Amino acid sequence: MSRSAHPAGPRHADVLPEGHYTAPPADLNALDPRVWSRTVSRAADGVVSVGGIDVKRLADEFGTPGFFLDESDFRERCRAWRDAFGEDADVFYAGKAFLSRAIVRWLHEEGLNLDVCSGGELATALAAGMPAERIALHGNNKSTEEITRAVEAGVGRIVLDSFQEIVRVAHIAERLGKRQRVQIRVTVGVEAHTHEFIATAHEDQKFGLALAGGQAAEAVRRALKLDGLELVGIHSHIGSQIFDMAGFEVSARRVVQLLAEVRDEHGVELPEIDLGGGLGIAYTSEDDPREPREIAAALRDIVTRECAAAGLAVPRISVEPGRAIVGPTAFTLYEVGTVKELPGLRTYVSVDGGMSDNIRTALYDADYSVALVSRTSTAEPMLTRVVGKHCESGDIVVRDAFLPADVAPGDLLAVPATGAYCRSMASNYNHALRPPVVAVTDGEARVIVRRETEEDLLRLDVG
Ligand SMILES: Cc1ncc(COP(=O)(O)O)c(C=O)c1O
Ligand SMILES: N[C@@H](CCCC[NH3+])C(=O)O
Repeated sequence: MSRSAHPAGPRHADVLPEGHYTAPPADLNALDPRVWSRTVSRAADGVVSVGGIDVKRLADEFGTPGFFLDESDFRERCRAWRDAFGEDADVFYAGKAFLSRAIVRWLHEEGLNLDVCSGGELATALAAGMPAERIALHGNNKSTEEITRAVEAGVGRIVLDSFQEIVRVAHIAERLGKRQRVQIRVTVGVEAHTHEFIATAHEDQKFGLALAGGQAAEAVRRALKLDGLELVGIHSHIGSQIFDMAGFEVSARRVVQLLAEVRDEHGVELPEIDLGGGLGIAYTSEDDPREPREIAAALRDIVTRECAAAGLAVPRISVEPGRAIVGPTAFTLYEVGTVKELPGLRTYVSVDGGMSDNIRTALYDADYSVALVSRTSTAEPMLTRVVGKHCESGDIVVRDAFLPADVAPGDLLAVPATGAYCRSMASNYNHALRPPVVAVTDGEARVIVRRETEEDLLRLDVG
């Protein structure tokens, strides 16, 4: 998550407050292709469009706030990941980033597998026709019911996360007369360079079984003894929104070391390793993410090298990108309601959504960009804070953003790179109605998740 404070900027320049901003961009009307999906562009009349449809029309037809998802961009990213990893590896899209039946169908069509982490995600995957053998079930506390449904459906793998779960899954599989393919999730002891709340490979946290101290080796020992389990591999996920490949390399090395120990102790070569997701995307022009082919090459190299050193056959590699596929494909469209200038401080621009459709700024101090998309402006750049309409001063969408100084009620603003962990983490705080997700492609727009209604809220409230 990038930030730096260079007190520069034409407006309030003498008194710019501390913040995450860099100098204002040279051209506020330009759209940096790193943070916008591929089909987003600004037409000669100044209005931005996606998939050939302009945002004014999208706002009129579908309302604001709304998530607008560039379907062809999504599909291209799926293909880029699939092609980068090739036939002898598997890409599991991480459904937690954003899942709907349309997404599942696209994944299926583009040859990706799917990682789910709850009964709800599993139900969505199965309802949309994802073959069960292409689904992996995750979670640090899967319920008996979730495990039973997954085993009954015939999911391709369950990723075991605790000693209790090893026994639980084995019993359920045996009771159902099945042998369930499983991996064991390990923590490799890497300090991933990301926000503390989304780092998952250091030892002091709830996921996985630690390599250090032998818990992971003990889990392998126990899993190999149980008839209901077919232990096929080791899983490691080091965290999320990571740019530095070094953490993945250490993780791959340590997982291969465990495979070698398993071979030495049990005479078994486990055929799979999963290196998780976590690849970062550009939220602002400061971020510089890796391409899937670079990531694939780096992971393949390290695994091949380590296996050669250990005398192991190279296992089948899988990865679980969520954010890197869906994150850049969508933007959130908001309408400006009020603009409040606090002299000598900053200007607050309030939009018609907020922390109920994007909790990431409040939760992780995440940085986003924002652009005026319903028109161009030649006004000077003004440092703003784009905020929502919730009863909370931490209800911030974009902490520090330069917008044209003439930004006004009725303008449409778009926040790019909100495809991951925004709609999926959305809430009804203040009885907000969660926004729709609209897929746009080739001049057509289609609601794939509809906007919630007050009737939806009242239906849940049974009096
Ligand atoms: C086990 C596992 N796999 C994959 C992911 C997807 O991560 P990301 O969306 O950062 O690629 C996560 C979330 O961090 C995860 O916990
Ligand atoms: N939800 C987080 C990442 C956690 C991903 C799941 N392990 C985010 O928005 O960045």
